[in-house]
Amino acid sequence: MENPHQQLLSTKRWVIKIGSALLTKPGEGLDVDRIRWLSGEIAELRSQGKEIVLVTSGSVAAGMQRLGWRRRPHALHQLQAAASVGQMGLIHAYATACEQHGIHTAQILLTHSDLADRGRHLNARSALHTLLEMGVLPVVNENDAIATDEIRFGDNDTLAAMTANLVEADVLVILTDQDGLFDSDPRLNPNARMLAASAASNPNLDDMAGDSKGELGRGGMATKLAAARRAARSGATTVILSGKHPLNLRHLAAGQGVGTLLWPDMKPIKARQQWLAGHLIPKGRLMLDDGAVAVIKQQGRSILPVGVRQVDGQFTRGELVLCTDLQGHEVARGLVNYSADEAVRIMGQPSQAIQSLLGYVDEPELIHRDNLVVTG
Ligand SMILES: Nc1ncnc2c1ncn2[C@@H]1O[C@H](COP(=O)(O)OP(=O)(O)O)[C@@H](O)[C@H]1O
Ligand SMILES: N[C@@H](CCC(=O)OP(=O)(O)O)C(=O)O
Repeated sequence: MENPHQQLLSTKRWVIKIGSALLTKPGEGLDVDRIRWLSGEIAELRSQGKEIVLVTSGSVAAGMQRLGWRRRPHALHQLQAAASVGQMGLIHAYATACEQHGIHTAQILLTHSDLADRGRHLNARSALHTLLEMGVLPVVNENDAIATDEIRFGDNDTLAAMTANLVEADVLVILTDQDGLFDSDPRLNPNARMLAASAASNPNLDDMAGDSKGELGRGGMATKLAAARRAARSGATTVILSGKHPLNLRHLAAGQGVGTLLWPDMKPIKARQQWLAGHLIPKGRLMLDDGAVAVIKQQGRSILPVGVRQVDGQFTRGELVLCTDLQGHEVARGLVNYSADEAVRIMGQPSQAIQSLLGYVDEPELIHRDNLVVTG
């Protein structure tokens, strides 16, 4: 691609994520000055006609400061308490800063289970769309006070990507404390070189992102890369950008080559399929033979019992399962028509045999193609 940053000139809807590493100073809580000028930059983008949804971290850090705690707690109940105290300060800082520019803000707190439930997922989506239509700036964070370990997004990169899917954003901007994605962690390697642009699915990026992270952030670059790939499913371009340089956002909007741009190079998947791929916690696993893997990947077919070699986990009809190939690599996810016990009894058998094996037939497919999404 000639100059991939130029494609941002014609984009309209941006989700901007502001990370903990940027908003918090070790031991000092929230960096309110930075919130003030970032809000000014958001106002500038809006005046250029962009629609913005903000995803912001910082509630735990702000709560620690208000409670006089010096170290980030590890216990979940203490994190929940700090987050709920701090969310007040966080939202207040944005509301005050945005009011200066005549912008109304709205707080949206989400948990993984909100997005996993199809009804609540659609409600969150329509609330966000309504706020955008009204010209209000939605300010999203995880609902840390009620999220348990099992259902946490954990890092706000994932939450931001899901928000980009939810509102069908054109662009996801991940603002952090580094200029972009480097070939190794620039904190550890002063000679690290920054990547200007790449296709999001480029497998070489995984080695670059590694697994090291900053002091205050949760995810490091690995979760930012995964977020870019998740955002790409709904066709969004992601830019990992430093939020330390005051003019970076407007330079980006002007098509200048700042940050690392990761463009979507996969076919966008339908909204319901995105929800299937991203928002449910799998309850079990079906191991498929090579023939079944080939027809679901190449022809978009349903999964029949005859192509299943092994069933793991406990699930009931309608729940989500992972489907793997014989080597154990994930190839798809979908909602099953039969429980785990039933699936064990019918696996490897032709669909005509279901009646004699179970005494009834719900459907001839174990997973119908409408409830299946190919992920690998
Ligand atoms: N390849 C890399 N390129 C850039 N930064 C990296 C890389 N690998 C690890 N990092 C680390 O990731 C940190 C940013 O992630 P994180 O601390 O989670 O920030 P945030 O709170 O903004 O999400 C950087 O400060 C840097 O130390
Ligand atoms: N919801 C948490 C943020 C989690 C977090 O730190 O995320 P990130 O900025 O991606 O490292 C908070 O507001 O403190």
